[in-house]
Amino acid sequence: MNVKNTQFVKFVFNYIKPKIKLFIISFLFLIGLSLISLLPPYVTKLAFDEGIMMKNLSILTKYVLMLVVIYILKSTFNYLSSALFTIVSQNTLLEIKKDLTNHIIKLPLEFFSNSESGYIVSRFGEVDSLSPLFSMQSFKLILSIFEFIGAMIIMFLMNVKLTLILVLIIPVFYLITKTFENAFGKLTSQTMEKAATFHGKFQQSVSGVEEIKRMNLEDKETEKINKINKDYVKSSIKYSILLSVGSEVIILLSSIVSVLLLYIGGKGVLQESLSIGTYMAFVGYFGKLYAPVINWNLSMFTFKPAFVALDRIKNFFLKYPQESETSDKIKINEINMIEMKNVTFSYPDGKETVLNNFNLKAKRGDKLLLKGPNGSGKSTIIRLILGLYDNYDGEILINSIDLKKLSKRSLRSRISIVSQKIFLFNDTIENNIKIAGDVSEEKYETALKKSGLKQFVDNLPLKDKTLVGENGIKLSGGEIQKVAIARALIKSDSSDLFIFDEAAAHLDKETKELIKSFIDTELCEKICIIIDHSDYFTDICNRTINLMLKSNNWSEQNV
Ligand SMILES: Nc1ncnc2c1ncn2[C@@H]1O[C@H](COP(=O)(O)OP(=O)(O)OP(=O)(O)O)[C@@H](O)[C@H]1O
Repeated sequence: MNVKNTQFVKFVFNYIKPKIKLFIISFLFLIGLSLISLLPPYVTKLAFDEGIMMKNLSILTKYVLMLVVIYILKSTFNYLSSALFTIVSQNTLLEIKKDLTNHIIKLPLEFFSNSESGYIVSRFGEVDSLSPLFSMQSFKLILSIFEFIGAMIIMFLMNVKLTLILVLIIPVFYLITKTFENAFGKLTSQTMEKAATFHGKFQQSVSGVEEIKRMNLEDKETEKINKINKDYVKSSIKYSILLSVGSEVIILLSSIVSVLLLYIGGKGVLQESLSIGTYMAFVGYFGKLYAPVINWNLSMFTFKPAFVALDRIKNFFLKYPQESETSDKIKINEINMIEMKNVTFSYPDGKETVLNNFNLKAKRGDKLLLKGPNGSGKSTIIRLILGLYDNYDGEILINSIDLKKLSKRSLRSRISIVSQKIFLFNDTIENNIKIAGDVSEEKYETALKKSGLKQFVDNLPLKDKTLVGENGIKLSGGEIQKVAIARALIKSDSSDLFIFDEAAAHLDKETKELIKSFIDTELCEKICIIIDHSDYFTDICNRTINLMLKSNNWSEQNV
C-alpha cells in the first residue's frame, strides 16, 4: 500500500472508528452473505446430477428445499447488512460534513478573499460523492475476493481444465479495463473542478445581479457564464462517453467469455467429459470468478469519483489550514490597551505595502478618529487588530501581550464592530440583531431605540419579524447600518473595544446624532475607534490619526 493509500485508509478509518461496533456487525453479516452465496451453484449441481439425472425425486426435493432455505438466509443477511451499512455510511458522511463546515467557517479571511462562495459551496457538495465509499457495495467488493478464491477452489475440484481456461482469461480483462482507469480518474477530477468553478461564477453573478442590470451587462455576463458552463459541459460529455465506452467494453468482454464457457462446457457435455450439473455449477461460479475482476474495474466508475472527491476533501483540510486556536493561546477577559508598533503590512496577494511603520496606541476611555482617503489602509488597521491577518512586521499588542499569542476568539468576543461592509442573513430583523445569541428583551429594546431602528420596526406590519431578504436587499442602506449598530450595541456590556468603520455613512442627521451621543456618554469607559471621512465625530474624539495614500505617510493629532 503506498503512502497515499495509507492516508486514505487513515482518513476513512477516523470517521468509521466511533461506529466500529455497528460496522463490525454489518461486516459479519456481509461475510455470512458471501459464504451463503457460494452454495447455490454447488447445490444446483447436486440437484441436477443426483436428482434430475438419477431420476430421484426425493433427492431433488431435498436439494430444492435446501436452496429455498439458502435463498431466504441470503435475502435476510443482505437486508440486515445493507440496512446497517446505510446507517454507518450516512452517519459517517454527516460527520465529514460537520467537520468540513466547521473547517470552512474557521478558515482565515484570506481564503475567502481568494475563493468565490459558489466554488466553496460546490466543494462542500462533493462530500455526497463519497457515499459509495461507505456503502455496502464497497465492502462487498472486498469480500468478493474471498468469493473469488472460494469459487476457484470449488471449480478446480470439479474440473481443472475448464477452470484453468477461465482463469487464464482474467488478466486480459484486467489489462483492458485498467487502461480506462487512469484516463477516467484525471477526467473526474477535471470535471469536478470545472463544476465548482462554474457554480462559483454563477452564484457570484446571481449575487451581483442588481449591479449587472444597472450596468446593462446582462448579455456580457450571460456570455461569460455560458463560456465557463460550456467548458464544464465539454468535460462532462467526455466523462460520460468514457464511462459508457468503459462499461460497454467490460460487459462485452464478459459476454464473450460466457459464450466461450457455453461452447467449451457444451462440448464437454456432448463428449460426456462434463456432467450437466457441473456445467450448470460452472455457469453459476463463472459470475463469482469474474465478478470481482469486473466489479473491481467497473467500480472505478462509481468509486473513482468518490476517491477523487475524498482526495479533494482531504486536501481541502490540508491545503487550507484553519486559523490556529491551539490550547497554548492566551485567553483574555478584557481589553485595556491596544498598541501597534512599527507595523508594516501588505496583503498576501497584494504588491503594494498598505501600512508602513504604522504606530497606534489606545487605552480605555480613548476615542480615536481614523481618517484618510479611500484605500489608505483604515479598514486594514481594523482587520489587523481583529487578528484576521498574521503576516505583518512589527508588533501588535493587546494589554501588552503579542496578538499572535492570543486566542483570537477571546479577543474578538471583547470587540463590537459596526463595519462598512455589513452582512445580513436572510432572516428576520430580530434574528439579525440577536445574531450573537439570546439577549434579554430589555437589552434588545434598548438596542432598537439607541440604533434609531425602533420607529422603523414599529411601522412594519410584521414588526421585527420582517424578513430582510438576501443580504438585506429589502432594507435601505441606512436601515442596514442601523441593524449593524443594534447588533454591536447588544454586545456593549461584554465589549471593551468598539469599532465604527464608516458606520454613519448612510445615516440621517437625527440617527447620526443618536450614535454620537451614545459613543460620547455610554462608551466613555471603552476604547472606540471611529473611521469617518467627515469631521462629524471630531469633537467627541481625543485623538485623530490621518492616513495618507502613500503608506509611509501618516500623522497623529491629540486633542
Ligand atoms: N483582501 C485584500 N487583498 C488585497 N488587497 C486588499 C484587500 N483588502 C484591501 N486591499 C487593498 O489594501 C488597501 C487598503 O484598503 P483598506 O480597505 O484598508 O482601505 P480604506 O482606507 O479602509 O479605504 P476606504 O476608505 O475606501 O474604505 C487598498 O489599496 C485595497 O485595495
